[in-house]
Amino acid sequence: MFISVPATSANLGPGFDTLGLAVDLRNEIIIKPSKFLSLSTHGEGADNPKIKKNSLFLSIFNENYKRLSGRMDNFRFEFTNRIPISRGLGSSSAVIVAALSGAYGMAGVKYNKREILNQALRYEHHPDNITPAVMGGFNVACVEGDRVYSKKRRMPDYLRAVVVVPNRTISTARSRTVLPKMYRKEETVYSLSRAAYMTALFMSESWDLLRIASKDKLHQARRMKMMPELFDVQKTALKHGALMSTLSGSGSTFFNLAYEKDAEKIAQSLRDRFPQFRVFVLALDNNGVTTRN
Ligand SMILES: Nc1ncnc2c1ncn2[C@@H]1O[C@H](COP(=O)(O)OP(=O)(O)OP(=O)(O)O)[C@@H](O)[C@H]1O
Ligand SMILES: N[C@@H](CCO)C(=O)O
Repeated sequence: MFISVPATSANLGPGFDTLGLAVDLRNEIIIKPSKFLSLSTHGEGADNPKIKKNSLFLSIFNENYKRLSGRMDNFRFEFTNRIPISRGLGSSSAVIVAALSGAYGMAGVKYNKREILNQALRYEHHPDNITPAVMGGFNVACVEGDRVYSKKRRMPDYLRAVVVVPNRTISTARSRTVLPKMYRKEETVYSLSRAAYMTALFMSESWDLLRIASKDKLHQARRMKMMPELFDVQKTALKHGALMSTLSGSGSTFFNLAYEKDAEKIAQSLRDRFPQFRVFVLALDNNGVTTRN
């Protein structure tokens, strides 16, 4: 079985734990029946013993394969990782969604994306990465009980993501601890109103107003202080024509949305100014996770 799952950028500024979209940077996994458990890993994290063991994938795969098939079998797993790890591009969501998709496929259970998404919520409790990882496109998502309720909008092919991937990681768990437990009404309204406005802009393809809509007062600046160069990354991207420039998920990556015609110029200005960071120009993804036997 072959599984392909995209990277995702969550929050998009004010849409904390709610908004996210998928980009065309994919992890691929091949799963084959085998006499013994065996794993191979290429790409991101291949030199990291913890990632090579991939206990996150294996524990979710095994738990769900057993639940669905009633059996414990051995497999060979071949991982090709392209999503940078712990950089805010949804690497953990990609592992969760791939492991669930693999378990359903290998157990021979009919594949239903809504069910994969609801199962993924058991492993990642905010829906803004898992939803686009499953569905592709731009997504608004909320959680009620143990279910994700979400709406997807396909992204047009004339837009690009210019992503800036710093050389240092920020773990989501740590990046959530720097946020306050309580927020003032003014900062809550500031972000709430922009998240709603931004959703309307995405739904109506009104890209030129995103600069205002993508500002945030809930999490972004508080987290960027952990890596102050990010303020300059944002300034540089906006100066060179990005439609919006936001911390991707919990960081450290910065996500910039741009018209295709401007994307390379923005990327080059970022490469020139931040030679220590990786800069990718990526298409947006509308497919989400895909599988084939
Ligand atoms: N390809 C992978 N193989 C094995 N484990 C992985 C892989 N990708 C991610 N992980 C696991 O997920 C953890 C990173 O999750 P974390 O939520 O901190 O980052 P992220 O998902 O990249 O960022 P964000 O949620 O902000 O987008 C890693 O420490 C590792 O345990
Ligand atoms: N909404 C999440 C995304 C990262 O997983 C956060 O900002 O912590």
